[in-house]
Amino acid sequence: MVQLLVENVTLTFGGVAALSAVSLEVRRGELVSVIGPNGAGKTSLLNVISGFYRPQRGRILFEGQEITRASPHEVTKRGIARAFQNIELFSGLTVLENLMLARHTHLAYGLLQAGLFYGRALAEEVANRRVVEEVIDFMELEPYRKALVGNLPYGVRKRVEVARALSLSPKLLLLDEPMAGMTLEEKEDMVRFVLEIRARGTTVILIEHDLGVVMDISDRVYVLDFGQVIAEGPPEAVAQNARVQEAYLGVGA
Ligand SMILES: Nc1ncnc2c1ncn2[C@@H]1O[C@H](COP(=O)(O)OP(=O)(O)OP(=O)(O)O)[C@@H](O)[C@H]1O
Repeated sequence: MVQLLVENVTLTFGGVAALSAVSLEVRRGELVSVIGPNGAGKTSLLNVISGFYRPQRGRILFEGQEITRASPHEVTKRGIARAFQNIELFSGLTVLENLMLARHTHLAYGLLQAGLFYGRALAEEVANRRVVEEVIDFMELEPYRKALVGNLPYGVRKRVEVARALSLSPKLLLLDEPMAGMTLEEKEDMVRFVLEIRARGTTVILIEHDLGVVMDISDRVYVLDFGQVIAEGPPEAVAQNARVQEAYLGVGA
């Protein structure tokens, strides 16, 4: 079943087209990577899916419902979460506090409701805590639960950023270069986490510059160049594609 449908999306900034009639289909449970040279439009694509930018043309459907003009908050509530390229965490808070805060901000009851149904809000809080502890366990972050995020090494902060997105219990997880700047060992760990996330049934859209990783783990790959999809398919087919080789290596015409 198609879970996310991006149809003919165009996004321009003062005459510059970051995305030109981009279409993309992602089925439930797939791991789809988006690759392309710098400035190709990869982050812009995540921005329109997650509601940060509104495209001038085209539409976006998630599980059959239109989200083209939904706010980032609404998109999160529908079940799409994003881990940012530039880590979006509060450095003065602990790992646990960051994850709890993310869940509260996006999913918790309103104050009025909490006041009226105190028992229900309390039960919700216990459930929130359980989800967050499970994510900490899953991402192997127990040693850092109570550590201030600002004191953690970069590779661990990247992992906490993914954990923050996961604590929203998404159906679709958007990962913007989760391995950028990591050591080889940290990268291997992150690859393992991404594969486990997919194995648990969460759909993943991955933006990644490391082509070796992309070709190894993706079900399908989309290639963007100058805001257009120039190729799409299984990794082996995309790697053989002449336009892709040209865009990446400058070979061909
Ligand atoms: N907020 C913005 N205002 C103006 N132009 C923008 C904005 N966001 C993106 N662009 C432009 O849109 C194009 C695509 O940028 P985008 O960041 O989506 O590319 P990218 O493929 O993610 O690149 P990178 O790999 O370097 O992160 C670029 O030409 C960029 O300058």
